[in-house]
Amino acid sequence: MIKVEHANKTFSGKYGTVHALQDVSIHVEKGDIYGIIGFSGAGKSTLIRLVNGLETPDTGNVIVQGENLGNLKKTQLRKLRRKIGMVFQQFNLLESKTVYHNIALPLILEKAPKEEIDKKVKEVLRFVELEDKKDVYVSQLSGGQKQRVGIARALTTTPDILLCDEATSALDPQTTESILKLLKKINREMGVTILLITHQMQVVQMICNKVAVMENGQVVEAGSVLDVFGKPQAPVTRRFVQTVVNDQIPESILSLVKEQKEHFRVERLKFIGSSVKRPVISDICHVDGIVVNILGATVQELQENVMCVFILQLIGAEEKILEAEKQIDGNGVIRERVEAI
Ligand SMILES: Nc1ncnc2c1ncn2[C@@H]1O[C@H](COP(=O)(O)OP(=O)(O)OP(=O)(O)O)[C@@H](O)[C@H]1O
Repeated sequence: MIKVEHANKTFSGKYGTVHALQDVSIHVEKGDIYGIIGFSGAGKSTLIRLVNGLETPDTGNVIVQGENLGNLKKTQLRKLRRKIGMVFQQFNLLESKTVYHNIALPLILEKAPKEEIDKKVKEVLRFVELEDKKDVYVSQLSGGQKQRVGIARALTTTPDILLCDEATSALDPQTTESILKLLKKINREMGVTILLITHQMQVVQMICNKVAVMENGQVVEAGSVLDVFGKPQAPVTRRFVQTVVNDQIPESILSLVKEQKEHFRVERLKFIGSSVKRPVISDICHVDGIVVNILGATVQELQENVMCVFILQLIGAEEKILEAEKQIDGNGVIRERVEAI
């Protein structure tokens, strides 16, 4: 659906050259909700601007619905863009116009017949649950309602793809959740593929099935959300995952662990999907000569899956600990030794 292949983009200014994108590749498939996460300046906006043709890469390809944007004439690009809706952090609405007018605008600009406009606007208003606000001025709406209008406007041209640029960053947590649920509904019920950029891992956790992590203009890690949350590789990814999954040992417990005189090892176990059902802890307790101490545990919902993290202290002789590790590994659970204790 969307392929960015080895894209490079530099900006030159009076302060020198900025490599906004360096050999960036992503592949978004039909039906995905694909999140691009990174701190400020990582290159997220530049990447999303390549996808809607607002920027062109210095080298590399951007392919949307089978069309290489670099080969398209202006009219062809305009036609393709009609199938790409855009949602913005600051909504980009006309504050002094009504909700109806704002939503109708893309069709008014296309000179669509009045009846068609009316039918479509009412349909999308119903979908975003703002029918009662049709004649209200945008300036009188809350942030969440404004974003619903922004989303409704993006839906009037019946897009195949929705690009969301920090769509929830200006909203409080409760409103963020309702907007994310709306995006998921658009994905499921309308079959719209969503590519979003964010700096909030909660957004990725709640609605994305895939994620790419960006740092300094590069994609440092990409994959399914379950894999990236389960086995984050890059330090920046671990930092993002830790903002939503607390898998660290609390300080107060750490000091007690350090006082332990017997031989022990601390292990972090992650149960995702079907591995949640395995009786792993009971299995380790059956290893003769091993005492199991639970130092911490958290449960997170990841889409339709659950991810449980347990931090265990295994106390016993080294060969018994190795035996317990074998038991754990045979159960398809992700296991990491917690070093430096
Ligand atoms: N038009 C431009 N001219 C010059 N430099 C630019 C331009 N657009 C982006 N940059 C630079 O490219 C780098 C990546 O910027 P980009 O906006 O893509 O990052 P971002 O991850 O979206 O950050 P933010 O979350 O702050 O928007 C930054 O160093 C930025 O200053």
